[in-house]
Amino acid sequence: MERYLPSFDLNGKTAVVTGATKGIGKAISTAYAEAGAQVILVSRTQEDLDRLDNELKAQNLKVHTIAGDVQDYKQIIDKVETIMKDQPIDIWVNNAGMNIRSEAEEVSEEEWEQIVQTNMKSAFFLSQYAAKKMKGQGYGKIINMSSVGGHVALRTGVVYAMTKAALIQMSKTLAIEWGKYGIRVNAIGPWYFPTALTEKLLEDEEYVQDILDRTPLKRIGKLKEIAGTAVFLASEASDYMTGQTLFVDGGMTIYGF
Ligand SMILES: NC(=O)C1=CN([C@@H]2O[C@H](COP(=O)(O)OP(=O)(O)OC[C@H]3O[C@@H](n4cnc5c(N)ncnc54)[C@H](O)[C@@H]3O)[C@@H](O)[C@H]2O)C=CC1
Ligand SMILES: C[C@H](O)[C@@H]1OC(=O)[C@H](O)[C@@H]1O
Repeated sequence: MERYLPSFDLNGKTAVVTGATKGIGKAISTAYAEAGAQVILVSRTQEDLDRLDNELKAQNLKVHTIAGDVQDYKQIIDKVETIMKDQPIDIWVNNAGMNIRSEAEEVSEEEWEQIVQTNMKSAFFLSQYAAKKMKGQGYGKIINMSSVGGHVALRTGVVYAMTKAALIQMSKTLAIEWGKYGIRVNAIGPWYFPTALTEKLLEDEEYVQDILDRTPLKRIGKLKEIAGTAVFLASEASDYMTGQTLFVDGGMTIYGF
């Protein structure tokens, strides 16, 4: 009898996750390893990489680590090539991202460059590299970490919002270019999750109340809730989805009035 429950496991798959050792990236890379994938953790800090490497290996999970700044995406690519050589890369998650929250009039050129290079430029060129590998395999999953801020206007910085909107559009455009090679390109748009990026904001009771007032589910997200979406987009369960953005947002982006 035909089974209709698709596989959510990632056994035999290799996944690269950038920004993999903290917050959302740590949740995703850990969930991928728990789902059976060999994970390649990319982050800037060797200490953070070693800590997560030890945690995952203690559970007999399959891990490699790469220290590097995604702004120097060529270095990341060289290091991935050194580890992977001709082995397939099935899943690539452009998660690394940062924000400098300021009024538009205050934005300096240096701040612009840092946000744009980290959040957008790196994601494009790392996707370009991943696709070159995946084209030969006839299969691949590229997942870009956007934000609700790429879809609705937030008070948390225009440059950040521009980069997150760009990831949504990049996912759609790459999806139509690479679909014929079996490469699916999707994005995830989180609302607030408790991480280092949002820690200070979420300590402010008034700010949190503002968040909840705009969130039908009346709470911020739990990291396993975004990991679940990332596992879905990495697994065969989403094989007929491409160019989409899944907003994991407690209903925030649909909340009119
Ligand atoms: N936490 C939240 O509420 C939300 C987060 N996001 C997005 O989710 C992604 C992850 O964010 P969080 O886990 O919250 O942030 P986080 O700051 O807790 O972790 C980000 C990770 O990325 C790494 N990273 C930052 N810049 C890097 C660079 N240039 N090169 C290599 N690694 C770098 C950091 O070392 C860290 O491991 C980001 O793209 C962020 O924009 C989107 C919406 C909401
Ligand atoms: C929801 C946003 O992406 C969120 O807002 C912030 O201030 C942080 O920068 C997060 O990215």
